[in-house]
Amino acid sequence: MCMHVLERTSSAFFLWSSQSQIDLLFFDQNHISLPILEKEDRTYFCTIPASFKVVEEGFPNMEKSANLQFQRLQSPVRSLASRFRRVCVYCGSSPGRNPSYQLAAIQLGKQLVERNIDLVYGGGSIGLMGLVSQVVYDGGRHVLGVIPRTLMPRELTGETIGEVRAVSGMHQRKAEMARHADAFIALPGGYGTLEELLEMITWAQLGIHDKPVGLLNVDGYYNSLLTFIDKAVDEGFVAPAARHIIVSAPTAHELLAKLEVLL
Ligand SMILES: C/C(=C\CNc1ncnc2c1ncn2[C@@H]1O[C@H](COP(=O)(O)O)[C@@H](O)[C@H]1O)CO
Repeated sequence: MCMHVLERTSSAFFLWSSQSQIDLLFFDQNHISLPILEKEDRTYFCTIPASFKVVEEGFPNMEKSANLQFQRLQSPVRSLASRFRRVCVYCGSSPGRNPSYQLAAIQLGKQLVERNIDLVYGGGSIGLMGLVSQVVYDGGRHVLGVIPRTLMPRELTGETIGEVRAVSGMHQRKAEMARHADAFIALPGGYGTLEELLEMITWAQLGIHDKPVGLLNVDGYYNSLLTFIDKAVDEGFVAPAARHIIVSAPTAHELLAKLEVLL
């Protein structure tokens, strides 16, 4: 993944890679995306402001080509104080079709690292679960994967990085994940993610916990769920006060900022 900049236009960087290919990486007018992780034949990108300067570097050893030549990454990781010590992340065991879901998982991982927050999640390395846990682990934070014994075979969920806690079933897993977390965040996902999210909302409504519950509404993925909940309020099935249990935002940065200030 070694590269140096050939040319920059207003919205794109043209990169020369070690494989003698020209790559074009852009996100929008103000941001560039850079590759940070190669996994299962996919390259995952992280998006940073275009104002960060890219530095040129040679390729003395192609074997060790993983280090990225971006100044932003070479500087010490910025650290923000957080009131959360550990956050529980629920997310798809699949990566999803839209690359923005994968980017969001990576960005959430980076936000946790920047804020010195540890991670608890469902264990394994598949889908968005694998992405967020890898980024948090690589960032030097503690990662706790809680995984039912039946899902432990590596061919089912892949390898869990960090600390692995084996539990007897799905109910124990949810309870254990919740016990270790100071807040909950759901990324895009399927039935498993929805079930975990809704259970934490229900527990908050019943006063079983008073921990913040955040919804990372990437590219409006959860718009229809939020509309449905609004309908449930209108129809008298959800109390208006309970509507506010869910805190949603389109980016990890905005979501964590909102969750941090909740009382
Ligand atoms: C058994 C198979 C795949 C393994 N599936 C899961 N592995 C790890 N964690 C899972 C799995 N299924 C549900 N979870 C939990 O729910 C969330 C992901 O579910 P989703 O349906 O993909 O949204 C996640 O937060 C986990 O805690 C092969 O069939």
